[in-house]
Amino acid sequence: MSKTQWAHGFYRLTPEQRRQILADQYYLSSTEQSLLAEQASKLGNNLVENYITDYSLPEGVVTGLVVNGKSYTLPLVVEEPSVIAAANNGARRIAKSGGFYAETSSRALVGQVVIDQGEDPVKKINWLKKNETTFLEIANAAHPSMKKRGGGAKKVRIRQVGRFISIDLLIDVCQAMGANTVNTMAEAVAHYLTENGINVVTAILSNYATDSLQTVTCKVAYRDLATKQMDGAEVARRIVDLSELAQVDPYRATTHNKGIMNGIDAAMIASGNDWRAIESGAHAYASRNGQYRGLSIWKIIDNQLEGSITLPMPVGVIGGSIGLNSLTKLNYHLNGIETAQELAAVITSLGLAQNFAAIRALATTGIQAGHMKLQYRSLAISVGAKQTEVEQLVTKLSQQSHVDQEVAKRLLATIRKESSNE
Ligand SMILES: CC(C)(COP(=O)([O-])OP(=O)([O-])OC[C@H]1O[C@@H](n2cnc3c(N)ncnc32)[C@H](O)[C@@H]1OP(=O)([O-])[O-])[C@@H](O)C(=O)NCCC(=O)NCCSC(=O)C[C@@](C)(O)CC(=O)[O-]
Ligand SMILES: NC(=O)C1=CN([C@@H]2O[C@H](COP(=O)(O)OP(=O)(O)OC[C@H]3O[C@@H](n4cnc5c(N)ncnc54)[C@H](O)[C@@H]3O)[C@@H](O)[C@H]2O)C=CC1
Repeated sequence: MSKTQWAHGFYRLTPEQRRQILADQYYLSSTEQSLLAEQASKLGNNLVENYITDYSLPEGVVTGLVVNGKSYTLPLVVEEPSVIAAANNGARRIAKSGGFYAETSSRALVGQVVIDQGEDPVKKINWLKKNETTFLEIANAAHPSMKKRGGGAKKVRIRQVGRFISIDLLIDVCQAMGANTVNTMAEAVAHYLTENGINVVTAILSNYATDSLQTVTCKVAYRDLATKQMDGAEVARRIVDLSELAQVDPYRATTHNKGIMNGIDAAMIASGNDWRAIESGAHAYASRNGQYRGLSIWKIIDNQLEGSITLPMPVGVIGGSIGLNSLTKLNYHLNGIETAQELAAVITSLGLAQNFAAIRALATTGIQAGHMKLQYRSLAISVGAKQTEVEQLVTKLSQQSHVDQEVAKRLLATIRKESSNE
């Protein structure tokens, strides 16, 4: 069989058959074959296409994340060492000053139906405006259950963009992530427009969720900022410098925002939400004034550090894989979150906690001091340390002034030599 022949119709096979073909084509060892089979789940094959196995990621928790006076234990799924430690660090310090305050936000998704403006855009816009109620009726008829539970398509916004006109359907998707609901509604309106002779370019949800903005603020007392070497006021000043830098330099802003998304993505995965949707919305929002900027702002007000963040947070507690994955369900038991609004408030707060921990580290010891210590386990495993050797190697690495792969290999060899001499 040629390299491409076996791939034809691959999706029609069972996961067992797919694994067998891959094993044959790529000469997988028996250990590799067992790994693929052992990690496989029934659910996976129902969620994605060409399924062969489940790829697992570590899950940890942030404890004592205080939002609007309530303390949360929030599961996080992430592969990077130090992210969960930093989240806990940030949450713990900010909790001492009262925690996060999350505003109650309105929530609507945007379903875009984009048409060609044609030769007479003014006439077309007038016609669209006259038909707004019809569009809402068509959208709601396409997914009636949403209106029944108090949501549904609520408003139409018409925008001229280049040679196109976007008919934005503002849709309240209640407790869901809502992408499929919105797409169903948008396509129904598109169908109606096509039947009326209008050239529809596309009908799809927009991930630029500016109608689902979540704002969170917090205060941190100087005493909770101080390190052994630096007093709290100095740490606060340095954090403000970093915040201002992220407003003027896109190179720094991108990393600043990566620090925020470290926590947000991890919480999104653990809560079964679509992290690509939140990622794309967050970065688009960071560029809203024509320049990419940091999503959070830190200021000194009345001898305290004050932080704030606003970003699109159209998360849901229903829909997608949320109800299907039993670990996701368990995570909702742990976080105790029942509504999409609460989830948006808590995840945004986590983003600010994560950002705070990272920039406090940058303002004081630098990132490597805390971050690298927590990378030592991964480093030990990457140079071949066995489970019984990891702890010993981590201890030795912590005593070094400089650590890299070569150092780790050398120390591992020393450990092995010492144990063979015993
Ligand atoms: C790493 C720490 C937390 C050490 O921080 P530390 O000051 O050595 O920690 P500590 O011993 O003083 O402990 C303070 C609290 O941190 C938490 N904590 C402390 N250690 C752990 C741990 N092992 N596991 C879980 N939680 C931990 C824990 O809550 C603890 O409180 P306690 O429980 O003792 O009352 C700190 O240096 C830190 O927050 N650094 C930031 C690390 C970070 O942001 N990593 C992400 C990767 S870097 C990146 O991706 C983006 C970035 C950073 O470049 C973004 C940017 O530039 O803005
Ligand atoms: N651009 C994007 O972001 C896109 C994302 N997606 C994917 O779409 C999925 C999410 O779509 P959804 O429409 O949320 O999922 P979904 O298709 O499962 O819809 C949610 C369902 O839950 C029902 N429901 C029951 N109780 C509800 C309540 N209290 N509030 C709201 N709905 C309730 C709704 O009627 C609806 O049928 C995710 O898997 C996402 O990755 C799909 C296309 C594009």
